[in-house]
Amino acid sequence: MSIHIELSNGVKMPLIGLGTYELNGNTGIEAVQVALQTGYRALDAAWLYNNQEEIGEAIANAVNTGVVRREELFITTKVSPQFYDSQESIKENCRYSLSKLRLQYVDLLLLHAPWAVKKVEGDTSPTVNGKCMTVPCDLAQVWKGMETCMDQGLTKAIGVSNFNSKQLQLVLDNARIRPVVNQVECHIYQQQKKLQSFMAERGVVMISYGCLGSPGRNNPDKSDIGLQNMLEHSVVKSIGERHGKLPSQVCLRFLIQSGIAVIPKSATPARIKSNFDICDFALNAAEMDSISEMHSGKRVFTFDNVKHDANYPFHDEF
Ligand SMILES: NC(=O)C1=CN([C@@H]2O[C@H](COP(=O)(O)OP(=O)(O)OC[C@H]3O[C@@H](n4cnc5c(N)ncnc54)[C@H](OP(=O)(O)O)[C@@H]3O)[C@@H](O)[C@H]2O)C=CC1
Ligand SMILES: O=C1CO[C@H](CO)[C@@H](O)[C@@H]1O
Repeated sequence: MSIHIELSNGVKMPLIGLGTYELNGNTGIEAVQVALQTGYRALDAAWLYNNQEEIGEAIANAVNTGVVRREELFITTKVSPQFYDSQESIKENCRYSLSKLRLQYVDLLLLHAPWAVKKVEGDTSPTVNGKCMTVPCDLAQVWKGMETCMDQGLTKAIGVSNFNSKQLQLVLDNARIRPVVNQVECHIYQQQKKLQSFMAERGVVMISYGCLGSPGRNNPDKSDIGLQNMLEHSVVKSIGERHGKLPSQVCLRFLIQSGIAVIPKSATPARIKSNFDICDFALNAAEMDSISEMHSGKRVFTFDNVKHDANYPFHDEF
């Protein structure tokens, strides 16, 4: 069973999707196929992940073998900050992703981040002395490129990712077509409650990335108490035991029950399946409250190499 949340444009988006960062090669094709066979209908892709060809192959296999029809799918991709220099460049980047995904349109197109990066052929993250080579950008202007992608039928909806409240407001104030989502880091240690209510007041839905705390990511902060492995947390474990569910399922359930969409990534079939199997139980109010208290405000994704840029989003509180 797949459950949905309605976006401000009336489109229904599945609350559970598969994250695809690092799902490359055959592992990627197989993971996406397992997900689609399991019942996932949403996939989160990006130009940056350099694996859209694999995702396209897996989608085509699933559609051609009758596992799913294209219209049932909700495919997201993201325009990378290297393509913010013109409306034409944004459209081209979107068209490139569509060709790799073997699709006529995506269901959701996001600006991957609120900063722009210098275009350097063959280098997805150009860096000098540890700093990302960012360039100034006017987000209201960049947004026009996204609207053009809508006008041309390349996507059914547009949104943003890693935007703080001010950046989102700037886009909303200047938008002809409103952003329907903001995809941000969100999990039981970084619950984003202020940003979520700011967004809810404006009809923008939150998609959580790193919803399991991105175990395995090499972030020095992770040894910190505020980012300890949430799948080992005693409270999460005991709630899981009460429901006959895994800690990972409790963490995901907490988010979807808070109206936040999740996109856990896994290359492991059993995990792909268990991450989807979170619709047959509910956390009670006391359980929701005790997880709410685990918020530490720490981030796994701090994008330190962008801190020097005027558009770095995380200097502000939310
Ligand atoms: N907009 C943005 O800037 C960003 C977007 N994203 C998106 O969000 C997605 C998810 O983020 P990600 O960083 O991958 O973090 P996640 O929190 O989804 O964690 C993924 C990791 O958790 C492991 N895992 C998955 N399920 C389980 C489970 N049930 N039990 C134990 N371990 C599990 C996976 O291992 P294994 O694969 O070995 O099973 C993988 O190592 C990305 O794939 C991408 O699509 C991510 C970062 C930034
Ligand atoms: O989407 C993403 C996946 O993770 C990367 C970092 O590890 C991020 O840079 C990027 O935004």
